[in-house]
Amino acid sequence: MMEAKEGLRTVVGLMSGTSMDGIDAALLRTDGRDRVEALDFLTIPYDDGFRTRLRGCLGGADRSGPVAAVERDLTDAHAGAVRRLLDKAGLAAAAVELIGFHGHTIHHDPDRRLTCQIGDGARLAAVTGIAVVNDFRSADVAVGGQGAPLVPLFHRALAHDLPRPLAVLNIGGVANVSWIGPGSAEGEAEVVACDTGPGNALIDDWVLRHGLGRFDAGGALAASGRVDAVALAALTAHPYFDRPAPKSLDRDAFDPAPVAALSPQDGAATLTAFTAESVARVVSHLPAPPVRWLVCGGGRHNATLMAMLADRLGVPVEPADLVGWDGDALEAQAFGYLAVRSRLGLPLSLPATTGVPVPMRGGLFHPVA
Ligand SMILES: Nc1ncnc2c1ncn2[C@@H]1O[C@H](COP(=O)(O)OP(=O)(O)OP(=O)(O)O)[C@@H](O)[C@H]1O
Ligand SMILES: CC(=O)N[C@H]1[C@@H]2OC[C@@H](O2)[C@@H](O)[C@@H]1O[C@H](C)C(=O)O
Repeated sequence: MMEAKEGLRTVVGLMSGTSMDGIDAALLRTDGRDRVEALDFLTIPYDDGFRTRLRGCLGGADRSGPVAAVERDLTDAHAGAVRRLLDKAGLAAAAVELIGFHGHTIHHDPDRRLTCQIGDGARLAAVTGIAVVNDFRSADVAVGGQGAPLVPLFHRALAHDLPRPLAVLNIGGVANVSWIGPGSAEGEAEVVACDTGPGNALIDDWVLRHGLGRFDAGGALAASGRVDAVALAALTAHPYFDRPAPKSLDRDAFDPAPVAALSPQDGAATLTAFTAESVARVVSHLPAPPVRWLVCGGGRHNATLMAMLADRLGVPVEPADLVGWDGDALEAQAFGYLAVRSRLGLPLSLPATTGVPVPMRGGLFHPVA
């Protein structure tokens, strides 16, 4: 284990999110506590062929057979992303201490203590020549936690100078919120977190099914449609929204059947309202209403969604970039930060972020052989 001394470590964080759009790779310096310096970032999109293979892995937790081949190719694609990132930043691999490798979630069922991220940590360490931490969620679900979201402690580290209570909302394929309250006696702010519901995944699937691209660029399709109140009510009747936090979701937890008969425009409008409504529904599960919402993840580029959120939340809802964060890079940065915490033996999750009984460490270390 690394010595628990002060000092910044240069690390890479890698995320392959539920949108299956590609690999996010971030270079940062951090002490794994409250100091974070973002250095560089890039995204390597998956090609359609690989995206189809990855989609074919979703839902199962068996890593053998065709999944093993996808896992190997996914790992090598991550190694390529690290190479490209270091080339862009003009750094040699030897200058990087650690990679935090999230991998790709193919199955998440914390109630059955199951979560599965594919991505071969030992292989990534061997190919890049940099030590790797992966498997961030298993220890959490093994003790009855949700195993997600894990970014909240990173959000807290970034947010220490901002007014509270603050909500940081990530709208990826699934959406999740970190509520950051005022400081406690130990000087650490209270954090409450959960997945709020769908993010972009249902909208993406809808747009793709209608042959209108991979996502609703800018929210234009939704803006040209009308929200169907009956379909929206059916979608929001799901019991998930009444469950208290912490709670988490698998990508395909919601059945979009209520919108099936709608026009492409009205379906997009209704699914976009579903994401906004599910975020609004989380407020009653937070200790106090946030005074501001900072939004990260690809969903912040959807103007229709952002307007629907502002409408429902009644306080400023703004892209996280407005306070100097890179809203596309945060998740990848978070896994670099969590990799350092893993090596320092610091918790990755708390009872109020994932429902673990006590603050939990996690991650699996793969040294360079
Ligand atoms: N210009 C845009 N207009 C509308 N939506 C966009 C735009 N750019 C990206 N998105 C949405 O953002 C999604 C990608 O978001 P992001 O990269 O944050 O997701 P992720 O990291 O895969 O997900 P997760 O947070 O669930 O792990 C795209 O699939 C798309 O739906
Ligand atoms: C099981 C899993 O991979 N969950 C993801 C997913 O994507 C968004 C949301 O659902 C969040 O809970 C989590 O990712 C982020 C990075 C997290 O753990 O904080």
